[in-house]
Amino acid sequence: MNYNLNELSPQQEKQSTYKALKRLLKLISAERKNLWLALIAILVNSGLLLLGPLLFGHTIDAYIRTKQYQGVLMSGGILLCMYLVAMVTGYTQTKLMGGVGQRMLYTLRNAIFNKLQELPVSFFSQNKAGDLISRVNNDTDKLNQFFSQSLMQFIGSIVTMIGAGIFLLSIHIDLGAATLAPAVLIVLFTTVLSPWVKRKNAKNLKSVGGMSAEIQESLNNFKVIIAFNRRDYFRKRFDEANKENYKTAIGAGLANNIFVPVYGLFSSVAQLIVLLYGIHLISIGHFSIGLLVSYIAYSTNFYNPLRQLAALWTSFQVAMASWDRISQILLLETDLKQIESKEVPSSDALLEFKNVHFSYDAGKEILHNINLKFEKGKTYALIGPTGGGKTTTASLIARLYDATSGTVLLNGKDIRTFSAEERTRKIGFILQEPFLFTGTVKDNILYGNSQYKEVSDEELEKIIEDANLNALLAIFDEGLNTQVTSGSDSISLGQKQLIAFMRAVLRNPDLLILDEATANIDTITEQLLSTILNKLSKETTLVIIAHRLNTIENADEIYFVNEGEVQQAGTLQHALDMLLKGKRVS
Ligand SMILES: Nc1ncnc2c1ncn2[C@@H]1O[C@H](COP(=O)(O)OP(=O)(O)OP(=O)(O)O)[C@@H](O)[C@H]1O
Repeated sequence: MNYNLNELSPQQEKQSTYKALKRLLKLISAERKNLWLALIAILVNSGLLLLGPLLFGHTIDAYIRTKQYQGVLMSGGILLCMYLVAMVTGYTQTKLMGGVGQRMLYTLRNAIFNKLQELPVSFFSQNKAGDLISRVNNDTDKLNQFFSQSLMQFIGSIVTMIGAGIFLLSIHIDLGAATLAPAVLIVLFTTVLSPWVKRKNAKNLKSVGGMSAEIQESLNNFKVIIAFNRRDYFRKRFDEANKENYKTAIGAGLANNIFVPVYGLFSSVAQLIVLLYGIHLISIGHFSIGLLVSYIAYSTNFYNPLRQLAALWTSFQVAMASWDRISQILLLETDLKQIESKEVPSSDALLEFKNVHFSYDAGKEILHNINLKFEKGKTYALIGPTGGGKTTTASLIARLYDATSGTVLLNGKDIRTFSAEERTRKIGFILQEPFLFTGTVKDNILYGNSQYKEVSDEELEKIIEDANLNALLAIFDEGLNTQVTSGSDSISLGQKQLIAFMRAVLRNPDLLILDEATANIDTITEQLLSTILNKLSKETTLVIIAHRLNTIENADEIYFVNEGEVQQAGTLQHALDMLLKGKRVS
């Protein structure tokens, strides 16, 4: 399946827009009450601001022209109260929406992170971590900015405009129509330009992701960069990514800023129309001065929010482009779903491959028609030249990927019918490159182990002793409490492999895969590991992938994996012959 977020098919993209809006509404459904309150506050606020000019015009015509100064004072008092209430409602909506935005940011980041936890290995091999980080941090924040700072202003501006438009038309229909004519042109202009503006912003957000991916890659590989003196190379790559970001930011800025001056120009034209047409109407006695003052205020009430809308519209386009990038992740589904148990030819083996073919991401076929059986309690070795397909075979056993065709059976059932919990309880995997999390040795060896989650240090030490792992623990200066950090240099690669080994053995799986798990461990410790493995339950099946043949001396069966074929190698000597020839021998 294509999981590359930057190369989704048009169908995947299209599907996302429809579902994305539905999901956005679902995401904020818990905020319904706050959204309603904020909406009421903004409606009151806009309503009060709309009533102001009417009262103003009335004061001029009814009190100022007739010199009734008490009436002027009363109107002034009312206006002051109205502006005070408008200030309170304005503040209330800002406060409410600030909270909504922050909670949405929190929910959204959790939702993306949880989705990332569900996605299969292929997703992570097709996307760069830096770009994903940018989506979790930067894109969600852009959406938050729109929600907390712009959404209600956006609604408020529209409400004020509609109200002002109604007043303009009801006071004088012809003058109203002439005043509103430039707005129609603005709507047309906005409709035509918006998709282009959104595209420019999407490009810019993508380049932010690209730059973040570049930083992440060079930080992860800084040792290689220094060792090979490739600082210039990475400097150049970063410079290119930065330049791309600069160019797209200029492009997005240009697109985003186009609305403000154009809206401004149309607003000024409208004011001019009001003034000229209004003076003409006064001169022929169809309009009063007070009414013209109100009228100018209403046209300002119409066009000022429209000017604001220009900036808000930009913020909306950025938010929509961000939301597209976020929902691309949220809409992805794992292709490694648990399927309904269906009738399959049962197998007496613990694990069996039946006519299994496999290719990564619809590329070249890596495994061709593999048939093999792993019995309970036996030890199997997979050997073969580099790139022959050993890790791929092991990955299919652990269901890191699904077979392209054919079936992998676990306990006689299709492996896809097991839940992830059941499967990982039954199958342990020590990877070629063990990964440790920041914490103590104890945290790391209990990672994903629900059985011993609550045990005390003393109890755990006893469990470790019973599993014959205490000699391994003794290698760490502070035992269980030795601190490790992810990707750290504070412990050696071999020590990392030992932690991964203890982690896997303590889970007591039915089948344990060791993929070059002792490649960085000295011979003495390796013998110790071999003893520990021999003492494992007689029920445990071992699958050992190794380049060093001494580690597989005790294997019950040896498979030779090369060019996507898995063949029984028979004796160790025969396996050695196969390795030396590089191809299978008959
Ligand atoms: N994630 C991947 N995407 C695409 N191709 C892959 C991926 N992982 C491995 N391959 C390809 O699959 C083939 C088999 O690789 P695999 O890692 O299974 O070999 P291996 O026998 O375990 O090698 P080694 O002994 O070096 O670990 C290789 O040609 C490799 O390039």
